[in-house]
Amino acid sequence: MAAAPRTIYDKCFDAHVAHKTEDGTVILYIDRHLVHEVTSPQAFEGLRNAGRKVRRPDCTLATVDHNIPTVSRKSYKDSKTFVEEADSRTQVVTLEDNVKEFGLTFFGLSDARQGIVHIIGPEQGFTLPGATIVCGDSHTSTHGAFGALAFGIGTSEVEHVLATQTILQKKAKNMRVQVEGQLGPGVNSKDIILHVIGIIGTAGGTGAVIEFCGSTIRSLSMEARMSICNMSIEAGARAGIIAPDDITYEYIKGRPLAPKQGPEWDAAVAYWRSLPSDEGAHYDIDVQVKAADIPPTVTWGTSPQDVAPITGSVPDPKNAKNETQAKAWTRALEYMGLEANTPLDKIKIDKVFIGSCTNSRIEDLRQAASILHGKKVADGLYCMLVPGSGLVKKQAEAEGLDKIFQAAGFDWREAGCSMCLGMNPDQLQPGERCASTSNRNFEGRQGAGGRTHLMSPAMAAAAAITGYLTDVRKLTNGTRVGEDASKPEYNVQITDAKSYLTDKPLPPPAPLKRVPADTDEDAIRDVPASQTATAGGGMQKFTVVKGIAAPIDRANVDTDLIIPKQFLKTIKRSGLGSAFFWPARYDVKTGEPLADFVLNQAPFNKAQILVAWENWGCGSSREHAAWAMLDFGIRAVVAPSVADIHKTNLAKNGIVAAILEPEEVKEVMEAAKAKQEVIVDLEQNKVILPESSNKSFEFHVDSFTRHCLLNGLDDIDLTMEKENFIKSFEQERTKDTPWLDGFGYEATGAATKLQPVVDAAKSAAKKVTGTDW
Ligand SMILES: CC(C)[C@H](C(=O)O)[C@@H](O)C(=O)O
Ligand code: SF4
Repeated sequence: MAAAPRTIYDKCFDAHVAHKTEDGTVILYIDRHLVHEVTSPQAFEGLRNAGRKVRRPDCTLATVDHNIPTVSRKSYKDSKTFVEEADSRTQVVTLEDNVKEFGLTFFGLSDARQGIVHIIGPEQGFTLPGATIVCGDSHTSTHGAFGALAFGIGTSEVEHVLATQTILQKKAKNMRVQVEGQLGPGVNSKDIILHVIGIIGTAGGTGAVIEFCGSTIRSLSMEARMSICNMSIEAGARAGIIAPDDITYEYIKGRPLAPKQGPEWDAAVAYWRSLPSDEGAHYDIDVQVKAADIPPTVTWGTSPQDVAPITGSVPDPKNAKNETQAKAWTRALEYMGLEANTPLDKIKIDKVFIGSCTNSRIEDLRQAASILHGKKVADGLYCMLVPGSGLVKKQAEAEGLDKIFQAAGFDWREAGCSMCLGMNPDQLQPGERCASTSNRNFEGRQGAGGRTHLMSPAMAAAAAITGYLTDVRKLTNGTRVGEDASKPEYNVQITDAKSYLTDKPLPPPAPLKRVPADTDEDAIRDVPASQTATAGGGMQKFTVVKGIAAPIDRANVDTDLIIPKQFLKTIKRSGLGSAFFWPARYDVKTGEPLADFVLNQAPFNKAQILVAWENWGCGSSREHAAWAMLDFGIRAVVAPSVADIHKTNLAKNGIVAAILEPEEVKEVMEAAKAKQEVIVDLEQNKVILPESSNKSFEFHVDSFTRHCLLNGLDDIDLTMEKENFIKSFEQERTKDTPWLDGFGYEATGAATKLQPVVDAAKSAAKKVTGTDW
């Protein structure tokens, strides 16, 4: 019998199954692991406490991106003196120490290859078609643009991958978004993905991997495809994926970590060509979009689904489709300081941010520069350009783009996440409004009280010139972006990105020996004792919880709201209870508790259960959200849906996600509002309302997760019981896809010089002062 046709997701998934249990839980082998400073400290500490090593340092690449300042690095000596903010410095220095201790390849602050994780993976050829790629970061979906299965994970999963090079997974649904036809002038990949999210909503992809296909997608460059896959997480999807083709292979060829030219390259391409979905493959969800229907698009509200064509107006809650939406819109308008029905191009802005893992690649910079060339930014505006990596910056400078931006009045910065989430000093002030090329417009995302409008680099450049949200087509006479006939002088020398990729691959550095027990580790790391990392210490068992349930009468509660960025700088898992729901619980300016917020009121301040509407925990992969909930006392969430990564994070921390039908949630919500106790019983798989109707509603938790929750099991131990399967998978992998056995780098420049690995840890700690391996 012929094998059933499969999607590209099916093929990538099937090719990485190291072991499968009867209930469908799979030990999925991971080819590539990217690591950054925010979501890794607790994971490394977990390894250290358990005496575990990193299983595949050669498949792991680390960098610093979220916390780092984007000011000039001319005076950089080391991170301890360069990163001024104490908690940010701690995270950066902790990662520098961890990569030395565990022997990982690392691009630190003095390395031109440093940048946002999702920029540097593809840039180095670390990201490859058909590979499984993870990172403790939700925008790992970016790498799906190469036909890789790439998704974000929480810190417990980071620890699992570091220790076992695998992750526990269940098969997701297949979803297809097909875009056909030619894009109109002024419309590009950012408009495509914003438009798609507007159609399917931020929960539209929950539980699914979205394959983007169709003639429009095929015509796009790799940079443009990455912007689309990047934001599939904003559509709630587990991952986004685009079948590889000649555009993909051309992009990869010659990059340092790509398969070597010759037989290895040919074998790799032959394999990659087998990946695209088979004719007749089944999709659980199918969405068709016409390119001609996509306008230049902006967001007006506080969710990425709050999109509108730039020619449109701010919507009126009177026209909402139901009461929940009307409430959400009213709240969003209030937060954004906007009146219903205001034309979008009458909205005045204060700042422009061009950057982030969505739009900070060379093509994005060229796009913005083509609009800004010969123009000045509007009076009183602050505009910043933050390249995605040191190499993007170098290339842009070689092409003269920095001059165009600076002449226009832009601040030209160093690479990092910057004002995408403002973990560093690049932030909006309360009330400031920003035209931004980033991916999230959540409340407080770019700074407490800040207001974000998402758009493409071309649209952000247009907004910079006029000082208002602006239809870029008005500035380009209806021509395509970058092809404006009225500006023949725009003649940037396009250079080849690959000429900046000079460092040769080598095996990664050997780990330093562990610091002896009698050594004062904190002194070596220069980390305050209060900031010493803590590991999970095992998951709490969950059988039955009976208690007060707090009604959170909102949909789409994102993890930025559950715990905002300033609390992600910890290297601990504990003590985050007071940060839980911080922006809603406290006055942003005074820090005083807000009496009318439900969690500040008795008896809800002692709640053990939360009841919320759909898509609870969407957005970022921060496990800090689960840690904060647990520390507050929450053991269960009852909702119609919970975002995928957050759901896993909850389970890893002994918190049950009880998913019920919306009508059932309504009844639990009413009981919660009436301050009645609610029972969440995992043994019976039931939510029970004992005080009113004594009604019960059944929920389902997959059997493996349920088993771990009921017994409080450490899944790394469980996975390691199957190590023989992992080992034999690795042997097969080396035989079939030898190019996936990774490498580190031979650093060539003075700044990227490899530091000697010294045996005696005490002296090593003193001698090894450089940060880059
Ligand atoms: C810090 C990290 C957990 C987070 C993410 O997962 O997305 C961040 O990158 C973000 O964009 O909010
Ligand atoms: S979304 Fe923003 S903060 Fe998150 S990885 Fe991308 S650039 Fe960094």
